[in-house]
Amino acid sequence: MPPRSLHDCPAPAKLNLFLHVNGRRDDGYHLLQTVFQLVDHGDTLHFDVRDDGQVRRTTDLPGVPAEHDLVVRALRLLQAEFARRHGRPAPGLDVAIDKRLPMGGGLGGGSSDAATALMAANHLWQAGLNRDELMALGLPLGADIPFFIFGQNAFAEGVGERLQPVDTADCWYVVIEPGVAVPTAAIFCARDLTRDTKPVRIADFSRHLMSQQDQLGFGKNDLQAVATQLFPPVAEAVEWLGSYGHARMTGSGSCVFSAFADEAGATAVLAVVPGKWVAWKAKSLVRHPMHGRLQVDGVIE
Ligand SMILES: C[C@](O)(CO)[C@H](O)COP(=O)(O)OP(=O)(O)OC[C@H]1O[C@@H](n2ccc(N)nc2=O)[C@H](O)[C@@H]1O
Ligand SMILES: Nc1ncnc2c1ncn2[C@@H]1O[C@H](COP(=O)(O)OP(=O)(O)OP(=O)(O)O)[C@@H](O)[C@H]1O
Repeated sequence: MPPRSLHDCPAPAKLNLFLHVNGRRDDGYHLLQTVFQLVDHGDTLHFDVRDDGQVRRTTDLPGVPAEHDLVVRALRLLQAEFARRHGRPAPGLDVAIDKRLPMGGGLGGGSSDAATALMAANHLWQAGLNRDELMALGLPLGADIPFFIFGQNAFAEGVGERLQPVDTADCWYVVIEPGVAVPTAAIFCARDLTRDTKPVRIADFSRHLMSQQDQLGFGKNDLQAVATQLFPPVAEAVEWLGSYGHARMTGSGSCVFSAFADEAGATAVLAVVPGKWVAWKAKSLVRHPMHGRLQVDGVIE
């Protein structure tokens, strides 16, 4: 018998170590190359099976009605797939979300919540999707969802759905939240966005990392110039953190981060971050913690 509850399930943040925009598809979506890095700071979700088939979010998330929540929408998609496969209605679920990640922060919070929910519900309901099927189910809801289900640091191409595992440095990060929510679509729509960065190869990133031991020395974030122009607090955070080493924006912003070889280096910089900003340190992860929890090995049970 599967369990009826899964509590304290992590939904970690991601950082984009670099993010290149290489072109635009006919449907307006942009072709990207990026390295996704998982870190040990994020939201926490709690799940309890319901027998009446309802999916309910039991915690409030200001500005996001339950019906719009990526978690609820992802679970509804999984319910439909369950019914198609098993010929009977899916069970329901109560979901509580302890939100720590800022919205519009470029940390993938909403996508990570949805990915954790899909992995948990697939297990609790015994829906029977494998990892690739779960990734495909999540993609239409958010470009980062497949990565979180993939569950290991990855070089991503396409709109973020073509993933290859990549080794990254074991290190610590300081992340600054500049206090603004950046709408992803507004950055991609900007007239000034450069969309023609020359494609790189995964080997170029790996070779750089081995020779320089420098997480942020490779590439750039093509969305950063537009985001800093539109949102001055992002520019200010890049400038401040940049005086301690490479500082870069993650995703479409607003958060800005820097890498440190050890915890002491991160702690020292964190201690002097101006009080007007929320800031934290986090350690690099090699795997998504839900994978260990569900004993996922290529296939999610
Ligand atoms: C930029 C990244 O943070 C990199 O990790 C993600 O690709 C963004 O993922 P996300 O926030 O889940 O964004 P989505 O909800 O998929 O897309 C929001 C909007 O951004 C634009 N968008 C997004 C991803 C992409 N590859 N090209 C785009 O042009 C589209 O206008 C889309 O309607
Ligand atoms: N569970 C959720 N948590 C956060 N945001 C959600 C959730 N469900 C829906 N959303 C919506 O998704 C938007 C993007 O939130 P998210 O936290 O994923 O931003 P982000 O970190 O900028 O993502 P990305 O790095 O993918 O650009 C929010 O502004 C909110 O309207």
